[in-house]
Amino acid sequence: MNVDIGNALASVASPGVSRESLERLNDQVGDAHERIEQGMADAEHGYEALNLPQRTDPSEIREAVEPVADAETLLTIGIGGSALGAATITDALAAESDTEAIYLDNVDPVWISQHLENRSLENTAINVVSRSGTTAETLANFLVVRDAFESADVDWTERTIVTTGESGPLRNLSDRHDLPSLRVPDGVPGRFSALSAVGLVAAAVCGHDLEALLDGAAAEAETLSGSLFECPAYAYGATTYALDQRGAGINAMVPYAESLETYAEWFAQLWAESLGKDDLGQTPVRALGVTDQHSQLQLYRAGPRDKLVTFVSPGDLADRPIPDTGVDELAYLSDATLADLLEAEFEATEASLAAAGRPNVRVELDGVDEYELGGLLYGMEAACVLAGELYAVNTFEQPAVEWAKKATRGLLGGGDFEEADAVAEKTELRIER
Ligand SMILES: O=P(O)(O)OC[C@H]1O[C@](O)(CO)[C@@H](O)[C@@H]1O
Repeated sequence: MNVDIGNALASVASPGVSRESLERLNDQVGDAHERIEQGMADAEHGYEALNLPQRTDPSEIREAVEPVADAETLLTIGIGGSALGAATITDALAAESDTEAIYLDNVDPVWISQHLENRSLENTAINVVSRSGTTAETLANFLVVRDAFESADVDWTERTIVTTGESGPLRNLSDRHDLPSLRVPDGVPGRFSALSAVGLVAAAVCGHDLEALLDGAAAEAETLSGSLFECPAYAYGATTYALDQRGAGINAMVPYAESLETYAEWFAQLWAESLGKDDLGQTPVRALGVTDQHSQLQLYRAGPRDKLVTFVSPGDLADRPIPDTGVDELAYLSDATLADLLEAEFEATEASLAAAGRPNVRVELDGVDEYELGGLLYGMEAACVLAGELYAVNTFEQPAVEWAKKATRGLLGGGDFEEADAVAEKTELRIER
């Protein structure tokens, strides 16, 4: 990925960061890079994620999915990093696959039932993914899906792949039924695991080029250096940090390709769960171009000066002409293609924010293919790790999510948790219809 931070400079935007400030910050970037390099060398928890291009074995993944390589539909059961990385990849590349990739990462019963009814389960594969193997949503959905297979007299053990940690309920299930299984790599938090089996099993079942994904990531890894002016990932991480320090506490991620909408959702977890600690962290907003020009752009251009907008320009897309209208007033459309219109809208919106002095950064891809996608995923992970070093937070843990999990278990009778007691003590001020 390439990054253009020109529209984030103080000469363009407010808040903005001066070139001099970036030069001063670059000393901290150099120190952070040394820390990151050491963490990678020592395979330390979290930093190990940046070793995945070398650690992940695509042939092992392809071998595991062989029994279900013919699947017409792939049901991935997981949540958070155990679903979003895989979904980012298969949604981005969906046009290249005949397999329908569905992600069951919520426990909305209506939605789950919709995905299970009127479907030929004989041609459906189950990809259940959980590092801990204890995540309530994933286990509940797996039990519901398994029951649907049994009710349809389809042998789920012939259609299921498990990706989990070394131990836990899912590992036990996999061992008990001798299911094809892969390990969630040690030291890699879920939101950083897209370039491991966690993200690549679904890609393999959908027939995507795992080597190209990993090659793109490896090429991005090669750019990591001690200077933000030589490393796109660090330029992005340092600029977002500097802008947050200057009041841009919100980062709207706006990819200009429908196929990258899920990527923005993946980015939101990566950024929020890694940096949202100690009352710090920049709020990611999932958005989409061109669509949100007709939805959120008004706020981005004329609302509070508390936002950075990150554009992802996809580069060349398979194009489609706009038919001639015969109407003079619309001739400008007929002389263009849809890609021309999308590109013009992106450039116009980018310039619109700059003209209003609103900071924005451009991330550029050379198309949306496996190689570019691998580079984008790796680049944003490296940007996040660098930002975490600059914030001096614990990038790789997420303790704040545990309270609600305990409250949930207590509410369902899964143990005595004071968190569940606190639910009953809610302060109410009800205004009823
Ligand atoms: O892979 P697991 O253990 O099911 O966890 C799923 C997700 O839940 C979280 O632990 C947060 O609750 C995320 O960090 C993780 O990606």
